[in-house]
Amino acid sequence: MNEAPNTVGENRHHFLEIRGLTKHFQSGERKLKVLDSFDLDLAAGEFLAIAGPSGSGKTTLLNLIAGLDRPDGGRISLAGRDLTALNDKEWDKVRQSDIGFVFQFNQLLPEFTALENVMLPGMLKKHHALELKQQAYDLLEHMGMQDRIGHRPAQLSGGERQRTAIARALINQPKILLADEPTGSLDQGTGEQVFSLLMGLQKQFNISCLLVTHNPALANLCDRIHGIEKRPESPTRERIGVDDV
Ligand SMILES: Nc1ncnc2c1ncn2[C@@H]1O[C@H](COP(=O)(O)OP(=O)(O)OP(=O)(O)O)[C@@H](O)[C@H]1O
Repeated sequence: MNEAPNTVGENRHHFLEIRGLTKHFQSGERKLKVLDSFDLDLAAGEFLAIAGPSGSGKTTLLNLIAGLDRPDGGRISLAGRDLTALNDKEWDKVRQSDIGFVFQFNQLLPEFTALENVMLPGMLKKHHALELKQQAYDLLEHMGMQDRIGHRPAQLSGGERQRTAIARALINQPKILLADEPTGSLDQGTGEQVFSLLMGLQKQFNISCLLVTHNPALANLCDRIHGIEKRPESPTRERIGVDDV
């Protein structure tokens, strides 16, 4: 991987700029406003922790930034480009080349080896096969996984799976890494090891990173913490009483 790839557009803009982001979910008659006029700035190469209570919308936020879900209002721009204006096809391209995602439960494909799992996003982006294999190997080696490249996920420990998932998220040299509780399923020691590998790579490649975590100790190691509040639920007809409406 080349170092410091993120030098586009961040001089005038924040690297990631979110303005007035709004998202609600409808469930029967209930309307749950999860994000309401939410703003966030992230500088190039910055490691930002997103902290907030369960249900405050942290995963929803990452999904909106990754284009896995669409907002009801507001704007998300990455390196000066308005992502909310993209169509599905354009979103697929941005997701493939600019965004890496690490989930709490790694979501590795069980029938593929660690090496193949890491190579997969690069194959979708049509990298040269031999170069891709070497890059995947280098990343896994960096994560201390060189003796495990031929193992399938079921043959790996939880920490090894997460390290593989991080290598997979980085294979396309993304501009931004979105990590949703990447150590949440690991014991404390393994979680700290995985986190420090993640932070080392993030600094080395100067990737901007948004980390969702419930762990205050890990959040404190990030450059900055951005709190997200839980919105009060709007009353339902049942709770108010239908006669009162
Ligand atoms: N597809 C959906 N349909 C309806 N409600 C949803 C949907 N996705 C999320 N929600 C609701 O939106 C709220 C925010 O969910 P989200 O997963 O973003 O929270 P979170 O802050 O990541 O929580 P946690 O820390 O527990 O993972 C929750 O109350 C959740 O039930």
